[in-house]
Amino acid sequence: MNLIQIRRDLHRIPEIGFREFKTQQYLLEQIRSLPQDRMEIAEWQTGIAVKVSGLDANKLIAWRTDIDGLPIEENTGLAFSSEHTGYMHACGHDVHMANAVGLLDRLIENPIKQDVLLLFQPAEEGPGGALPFRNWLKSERPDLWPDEIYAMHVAPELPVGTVSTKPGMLFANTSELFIDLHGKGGHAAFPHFTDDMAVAGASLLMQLQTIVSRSIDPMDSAVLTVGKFTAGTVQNIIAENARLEGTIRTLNNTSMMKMKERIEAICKAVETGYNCRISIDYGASYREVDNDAQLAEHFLEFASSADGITAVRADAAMTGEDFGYFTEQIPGLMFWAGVNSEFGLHHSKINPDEKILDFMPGFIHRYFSEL
Ligand SMILES: CC(=O)N[C@@H](CCC[C@H](N)C(=O)O)C(=O)O
Repeated sequence: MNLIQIRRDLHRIPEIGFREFKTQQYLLEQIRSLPQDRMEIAEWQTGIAVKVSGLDANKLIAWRTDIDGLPIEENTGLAFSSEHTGYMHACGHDVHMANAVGLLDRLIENPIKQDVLLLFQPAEEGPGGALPFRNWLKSERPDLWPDEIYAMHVAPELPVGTVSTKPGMLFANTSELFIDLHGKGGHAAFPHFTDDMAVAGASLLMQLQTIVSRSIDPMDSAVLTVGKFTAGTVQNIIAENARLEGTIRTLNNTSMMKMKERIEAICKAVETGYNCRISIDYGASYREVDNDAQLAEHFLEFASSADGITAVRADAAMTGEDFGYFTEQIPGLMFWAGVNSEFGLHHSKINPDEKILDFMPGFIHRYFSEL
């Protein structure tokens, strides 16, 4: 199989959460092009579950890949750039998918002892596909409930050939954040007849930035990012509406609750101070990715002795991953895999090194062969 071609084909057609229709069709074509005798395919929404029977299985091992792209305009100048204006695989899920197809190909060609379940999961970037996919497996397909689950995430800042993970929490607790402000707008020349939601929103944005520095224990960690701020309609009308869209990241639930408490208190104060109405919606929240300690140690030991692989003990990161909903109920492990890109995750110029596809499926196949 030409995994680089598969990655490039997928890179051209990024689709956001639960709208991965072309992606699902493309993946199904690739999956169905392989010998089917040891394979069972199930579709779930825009996702796919593929079970490959092992030779003498006493457990079911799952490999999960995410399949969605992001709403960002690509700026790499690559010949195989996104054909979907305003959307891009800027988080490496194209690489993740090609890698998973490569793993499937190897499992079919060189069967291993255990049964393997490949999960092609929609909507990792939002609103979250892991939780409903997990719930579907549990209620509708308990025969596909795995004993262990694994996943990787590309790491632009690490060299190709490096894998990195840790026991316990790898990725943070997250909650999306959407705040709408509504107040009196009007003519640009008569601000004294208005309440100006552009000013109220800007003030709110700045005040939210005091939460981490003033309300969270400095020995703890948290992030509040507002990635999108919109207000008004045109340059000479004072805004009637404003909207802040962001995300909150913490290392524990107590800090998450504290952050939300402070957000609500600040919003109340802005309502009074700027004579407006504010509504808060926390959107989707993801559980932290909690790596099983034994699986993590075993993986790091295996990787340290694998040819061409450098194994590094990771620090926890404030990235979010709905893979945490799998590790909540199934012993699991996620690891970073180096792809050496000058531009990072969620950047319009990210360009993962495709060399990872030459060895990663084989590396995971060898690892799974030992389980
Ligand atoms: C790996 C990665 O980049 N994941 C995303 C997950 C986003 C979850 C949700 N939409 C949120 O923003 O809270 C990330 O931004 O870390």
